[in-house]
Amino acid sequence: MTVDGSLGMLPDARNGDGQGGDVRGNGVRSDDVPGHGIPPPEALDAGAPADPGDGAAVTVSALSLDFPIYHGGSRSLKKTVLSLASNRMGRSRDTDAGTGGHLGTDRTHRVVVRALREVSFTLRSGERLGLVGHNGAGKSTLLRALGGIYEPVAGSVEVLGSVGTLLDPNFGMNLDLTGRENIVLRGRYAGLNGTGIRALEADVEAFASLGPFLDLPVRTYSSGMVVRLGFALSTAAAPQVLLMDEWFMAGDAKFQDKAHRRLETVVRGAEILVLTSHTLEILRSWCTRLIWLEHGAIRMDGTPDEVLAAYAGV
Ligand SMILES: Nc1ncnc2c1ncn2[C@@H]1O[C@H](COP(=O)(O)OP(=O)(O)OP(=O)(O)O)[C@@H](O)[C@H]1O
Repeated sequence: MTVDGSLGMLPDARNGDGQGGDVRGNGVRSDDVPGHGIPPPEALDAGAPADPGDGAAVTVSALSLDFPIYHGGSRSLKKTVLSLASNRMGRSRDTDAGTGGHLGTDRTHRVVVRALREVSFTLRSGERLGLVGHNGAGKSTLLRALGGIYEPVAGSVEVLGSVGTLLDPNFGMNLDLTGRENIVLRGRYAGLNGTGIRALEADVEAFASLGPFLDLPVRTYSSGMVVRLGFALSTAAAPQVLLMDEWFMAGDAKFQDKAHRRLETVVRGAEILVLTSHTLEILRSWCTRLIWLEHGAIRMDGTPDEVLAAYAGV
C-alpha cells in the first residue's frame, strides 16, 4: 500500500514504497477513500507525522514507458503504424509527427505510444529541473513516472526523499465529501495527529478562501474552486522532491498571485524541483537546468540559457 509520508506527498522511496503501483498524485488512492465516518481531528491525537528523512536524489536510468492503445486493432491505425515504422520500437526512421510520442508496436504486435524512450539523468539536492518539449513529448508522463504513478516498461526510477506532487488538482480528492472532510482525510493519510489536522484545516481554509463552500461536497465546486482546494492541500508542507505540472497557473488572477507566493516558499523548502511548463519566463526564473524532450527521448540537457536558445531561439 502506498500511503503518503507527508501532506500531498508520496512516501520516502527508501521505505520501498515510493515506486510503482497504482498511486494517485498525492499518495491517496481514490478508491481507498471512505465515503463517510471520518473521525474528528481530536480522535487522532495519538498519531505522529512521518519523518521524511534527508538527502534527496533522483536517478532515472534508461527509462522507457509505453501506453497501449486499446482500440489499436482498427485497420487504419495499424496500417498507419506499420507504414510509419519499419518496425522496431526505439529504432525509428523519421517516423514521428510534430506532436505526440513515438507510435509503434510492442512484442505482441499491440499498438502502443512509446511516451518515454531510454531517458536517463540524475538530480542532486539543490537542482531545479524544467522539462520542455512539444505537445506530447513526454513531459507529464516523466513527472508521473517520477511520482510512482506510472510504472516503467524498461529501465528504472529511484527517488530518495519525500515526494510532493502538484500534478492534478483532483488527485486524492473524494468529490462526494466536503472540502473540509477532504482536508481531514488528507491529514489522516499524512499521519497527522488531531492538532496537526486542525492546523492543516486552518491553513487550507485561510488559503483556499472558499468560505461556506468548504462545507459543501467538492463535486459542487467550479474547476477553479477545486484548484484552490487542491493547491492549498498540496502545498501545505514542503516535500524534499517537488513534482509540478503547469496546472498550478490556473485560477483567477488574485489566486494566481497568492499561489505564486505560496509556491515560492514550497519550492525554496524543497531540495529538488521538477517542473513542466510552456512558459519560458517560468522556466528561466525557476530552473537551474532544463531537459528538452522530443518524442519521448532527451534531445538536450543543459542550463536554461543553453537549452532555451536551442529550443526556442531565445
Ligand atoms: N493515458 C494515456 N493513454 C495513452 N496515451 C497517452 C496517455 N497519456 C499520455 N499519452 C501519450 O503519451 C505521449 C506523451 O504525453 P504527455 O502527456 O507526457 O506529453 P506532454 O509532453 O506532457 O504534452 P503537453 O505539453 O501537450 O502536455 C503522447 O503521445 C500522448 O498521446
